[in-house]
Amino acid sequence: MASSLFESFILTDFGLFAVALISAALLYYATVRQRLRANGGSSTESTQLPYPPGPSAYLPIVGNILSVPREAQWEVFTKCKHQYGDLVYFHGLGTRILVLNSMKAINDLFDKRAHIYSHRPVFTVVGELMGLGQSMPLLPYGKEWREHRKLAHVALSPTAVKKYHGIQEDLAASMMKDFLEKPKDFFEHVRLTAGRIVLTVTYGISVGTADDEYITHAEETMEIIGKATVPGAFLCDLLPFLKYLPSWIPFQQEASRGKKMIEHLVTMPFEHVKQKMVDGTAEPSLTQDLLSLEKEDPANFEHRVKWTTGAMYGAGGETTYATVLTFMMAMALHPDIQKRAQLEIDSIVGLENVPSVSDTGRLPYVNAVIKEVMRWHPVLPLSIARRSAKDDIYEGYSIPEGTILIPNVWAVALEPNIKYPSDQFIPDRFLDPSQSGIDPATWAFGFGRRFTFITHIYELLTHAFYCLFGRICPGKHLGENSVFILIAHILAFFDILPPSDGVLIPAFSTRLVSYPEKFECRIIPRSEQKADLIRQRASHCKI
Ligand code: HEM
Repeated sequence: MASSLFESFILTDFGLFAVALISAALLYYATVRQRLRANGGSSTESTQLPYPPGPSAYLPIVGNILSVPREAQWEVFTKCKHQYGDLVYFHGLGTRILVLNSMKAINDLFDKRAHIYSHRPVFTVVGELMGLGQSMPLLPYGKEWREHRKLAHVALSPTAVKKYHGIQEDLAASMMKDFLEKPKDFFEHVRLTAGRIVLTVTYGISVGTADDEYITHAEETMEIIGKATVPGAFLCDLLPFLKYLPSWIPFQQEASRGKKMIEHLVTMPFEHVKQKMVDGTAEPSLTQDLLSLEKEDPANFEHRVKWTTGAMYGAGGETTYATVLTFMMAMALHPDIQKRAQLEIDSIVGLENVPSVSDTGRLPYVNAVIKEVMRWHPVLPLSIARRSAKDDIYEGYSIPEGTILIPNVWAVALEPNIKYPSDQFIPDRFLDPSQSGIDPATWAFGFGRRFTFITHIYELLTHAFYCLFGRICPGKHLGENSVFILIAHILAFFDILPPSDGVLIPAFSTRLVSYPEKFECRIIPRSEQKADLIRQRASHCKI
């Protein structure tokens, strides 16, 4: 089982932990006294109700918070579902965490009560000390966040993303050529291509290899962010006053390194575009489009553009390549399913043709395979956590203000199913109308479409509205198109086979974005004609 907060604190930070514990005790009693005073000595309606169930709390101040695992949390939370149900509550050291283990609970809170549940948790280390709190994914729900969403919408609305189809198709063709020439390096090719799509769209920057500084720096930074945005990753997130500890303490050094990395990630490509604009040589890009707008407060606006584009750059690459690599692993394990998807492409797109983004609606089985990939191993198994803005009551339980809510989409994806066992890879489940409840389109890109009845009507009329008011992934359309075109190309041109000398055992990373650990597979062109078609198509790439 994954190491728990308890193990890691006791083993690595005992001194710090003891100081923290005493401080937490003082903090706890101060908070309780304050709350009782605020309520005139009695409790309010919501505080009279019980908190949702969860593992037993053996220690008075620490509660059960230390039983929250640090890695692969989704597996432990899903086991808790069997014991405690759809709501599982952890508390202690001033922190409250509520895990939502069903689609109903997630929709009831994140969609129907979006005005309460659209904030992000306060991450003292990654948000405040590393500076990521200025970026859209961590900004609190409010005016500044809405301004960032508006800017992102310029590039990412369903209409806007159509202009990137050509870039995505060129980069997919170029990835096919890389597969042909160096099939063993497929991991790097997929990483590079996902990064190239986002870099080109956001900054008009064209990179050639996976070793390029833009790609490697983004990946190293995302690794730090991925570790640090797991609730409870740092003791300092539970006890924010620890942020005042001296700079030689290990977590402070980690935070300082993270801050430099994040600043560099958002500044390096942004400054590149600005310089190119001065020289008159900038390639078309979102950054250039936004910087060309006239604004009353240029310095503030520039800062906002820098962090919005930086958020796209950071969030857009990893999720896309995680999905494509998961697909490749699934295909190596399921040759019959692969064959059926290939035959659909051959018969509808044609053996002599190269798939395009506009083929999406014509390939139902390929789409079912993609949905099954997203369900079989969700790349964001716990989506991205939220925070409650005020005290609330749900299903007879009290949810106090400031509770961190974790939507366990892993539990939703693996909901037991008699007709199509959920631990098996069966795309047909998505061609069966009776199974529509588990469609990843409803959870893989996040939540928050429905705000109130009125906004729901608006939302049907205008996509922009829900993009601005819901926290759902703004890159959904770009991401879906990238995933589709890369997967359709792989199916059209290659057979993915298990390694000839061993068994392929699926293993995935256990951080925020979860993707296959390095694995081996054989990537073989489906025919000599197909290989020629790739070379020919790749020679026409404009990027
Ligand atoms: C397969 C691809 C992708 C998946 C599965 C995915 C999934 C998600 C999820 C689950 C969230 C959290 C939403 C919530 O809190 O309800 C999110 C947020 C976000 N995504 Fe994506 N995403 C993908 C691609 C992209 C792309 C291509 C971009 C940008 C170019 C992007 C940019 C963002 C940003 C900026 C946020 C934060 C939004 C906010 O907090 O307001 N994503 N994504």
